Amino acid sequence: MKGIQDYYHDHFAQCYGCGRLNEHGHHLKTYWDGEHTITKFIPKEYHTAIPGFVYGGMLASVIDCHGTGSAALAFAKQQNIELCEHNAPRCVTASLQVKYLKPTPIDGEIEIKGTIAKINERKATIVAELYAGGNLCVTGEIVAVLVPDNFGE
Ligand SMILES: CCCCCCCCCCCCCC(=O)SCCNC(=O)CCNC(=O)[C@H](O)C(C)(C)COP(=O)(O)OP(=O)(O)OC[C@H]1O[C@@H](n2cnc3c(N)ncnc32)[C@H](O)[C@@H]1OP(=O)(O)O
Repeated sequence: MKGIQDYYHDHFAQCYGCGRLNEHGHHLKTYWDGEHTITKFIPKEYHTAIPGFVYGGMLASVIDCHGTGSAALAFAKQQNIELCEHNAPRCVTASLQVKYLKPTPIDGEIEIKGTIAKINERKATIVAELYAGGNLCVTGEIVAVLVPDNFGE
């Protein structure tokens, strides 16, 4: 399954969280599932907070890139962009809020579900729900802003 991250320009594909070209990163892939967006992630043992549970900063990182990926998908849809080669819209995080509802078990797949709560021409607000073993463990809200092709160059 391809994610929006497969369509980022090389310059935007170096991100530790989701860049396909970062050999040390998580290589997250975010895609549509109906009206929602999905990202899946299997934590490694070394992502431990206390034995058995995932480090909170790691979860924030996954929610962050799920948010920017979801925003890029939403802008592509808004602008009728047919994704091909490396033509995905470029978004950065302006704001990230995370609420840890319960400890997140480390021994299985994590699924993050995104809802596009608000979108205008330049800014999208994404609400994220992170599930482990079917239980809602963390929620997040990400404000992502579209940036020009030459951002950071
Ligand atoms: C170094 C970064 C590298 C990125 C690599 C990408 C990799 C690939 C992707 C993976 C990424 C992975 C994730 C990462 O790691 S991304 C890396 C972490 N993020 C950053 O470094 C971003 C740094 N900030 C900026 O560059 C600028 O401040 C941005 C571009 C965000 C906006 O500044 P700019 O002057 O250009 O725009 P504007 O001021 O006209 O604002 C525009 C709209 O946004 C609203 N707004 C602004 N700030 C906030 C805020 N804090 N909360 C809520 N809203 C905020 C503002 O009200 C306005 O709304 P509206 O009036 O339209 O309603």
